[in-house]
Amino acid sequence: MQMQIRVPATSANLGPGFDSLGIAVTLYLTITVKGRTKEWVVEHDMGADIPHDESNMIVKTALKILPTLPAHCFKVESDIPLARGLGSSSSAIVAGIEMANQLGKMNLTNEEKIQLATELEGHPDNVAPAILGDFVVSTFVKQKNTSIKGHFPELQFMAYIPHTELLTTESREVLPQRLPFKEAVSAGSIGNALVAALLTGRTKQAGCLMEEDLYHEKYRLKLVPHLTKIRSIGHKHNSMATYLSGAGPTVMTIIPGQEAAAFSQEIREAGLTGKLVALDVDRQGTFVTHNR
Ligand SMILES: Nc1ncnc2c1ncn2[C@@H]1O[C@H](COP(=O)(O)OP(=O)(O)O)[C@@H](O)[C@H]1O
Ligand SMILES: N[C@@H](CCOP(=O)(O)O)C(=O)O
Repeated sequence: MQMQIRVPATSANLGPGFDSLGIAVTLYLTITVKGRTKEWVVEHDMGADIPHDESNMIVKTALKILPTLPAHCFKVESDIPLARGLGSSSSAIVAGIEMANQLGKMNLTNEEKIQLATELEGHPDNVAPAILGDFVVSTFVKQKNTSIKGHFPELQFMAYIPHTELLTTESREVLPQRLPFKEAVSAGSIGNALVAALLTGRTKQAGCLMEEDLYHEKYRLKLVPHLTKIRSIGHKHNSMATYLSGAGPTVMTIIPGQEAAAFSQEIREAGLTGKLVALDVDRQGTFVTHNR
């Protein structure tokens, strides 16, 4: 019997929800567990930088959760690009936890999985929607996680995915150590109003608030200069909002489907050569199947 675990990509922050808000989107990492082996074997074609043995991030995560887990062979297939701000590391961590949970019959609850995944990833905004699906609002303070799932409005996304990688660690290094109290209060209030607007379907107000982040985007602009250009092209095409997906470099634009072609053409005309991918919100989160 083979087991498959499918984990969605995620887009974190949504502008002012730094380290707190995230959605699951329709790109996936799938692992197929083939059976017991002497040593861990990870089959994939994700490039030479991703290990095939027990030093692979998915195996390392599974062994942290369940150190007695015997070696297995499994295949990894993923259309989540690495180090682009679409939660590839979170999808690998979540897959590792779910593999340990299933093979070790641990019966972890979603709350336990999110707590463990957040401890490993350092922030909950990707791992929580990767596990639960849809839109998740989280906190992780003094090592304690709380994550609440809500319904994200039916909207279409256009992801601009640059050809170059940007590691989350690198993109966090440019952030300030402190924010003045008044600015922190303003930044938090924008995030709070955004959550209320999204959960009550006020998409126009939500869109404005998504572009008013005070926590991170302005500090990261030097690493992701295309954000400003894409945002202004979006405005010309009736976009609801454009924000930096996670730590970047991917930029997300929420735009009506009928505008997507003209928007994409103008991106090309502006000399931006990255990939443009239409995405929806994944409502399901991590999904396990057992095939005979
Ligand atoms: N499926 C995977 N298997 C092994 N390692 C992975 C996998 N996905 C991501 N990683 C590791 O995570 C790194 C990217 O993590 P990170 O900088 O947080 O970017 P992202 O925004 O994609 O999560 C990759 O360079 C790789 O080392
Ligand atoms: N809140 C984090 C989110 C990182 O997401 P990723 O998809 O880039 O890993 C941050 O902004 O640093």
